[in-house]
Amino acid sequence: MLFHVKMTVNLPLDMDASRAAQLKADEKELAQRLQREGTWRHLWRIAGHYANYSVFDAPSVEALHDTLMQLPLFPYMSIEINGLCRHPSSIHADDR
Ligand SMILES: O=C(O)C[C@H]1C=CC(=O)O1
Repeated sequence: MLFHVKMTVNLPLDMDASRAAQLKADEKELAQRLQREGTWRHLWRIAGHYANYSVFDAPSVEALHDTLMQLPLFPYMSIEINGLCRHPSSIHADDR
């Protein structure tokens, strides 16, 4: 199942700079692993915002939730999710 996910990061302004840097490094490591594994299909920065549009491939809503909860920045994110299904006019037969 494919999901469109918008993540907006709101780190506390008073968070220690080294703590923020560590969280971002840990987030990057997991994000890149999930991309290599095919779970995190797309990752796009939303220009001008500390936010991204992503596409996740997860077997269920519960699996997506579990994956998102593992993200180091999860406690500092607001997340919006929309389920995707194949568009009848799409020419891409492999859109799943
Ligand atoms: O920067 C972000 O949008 C938040 C998060 C998503 C991937 C990553 O490395 O950080």
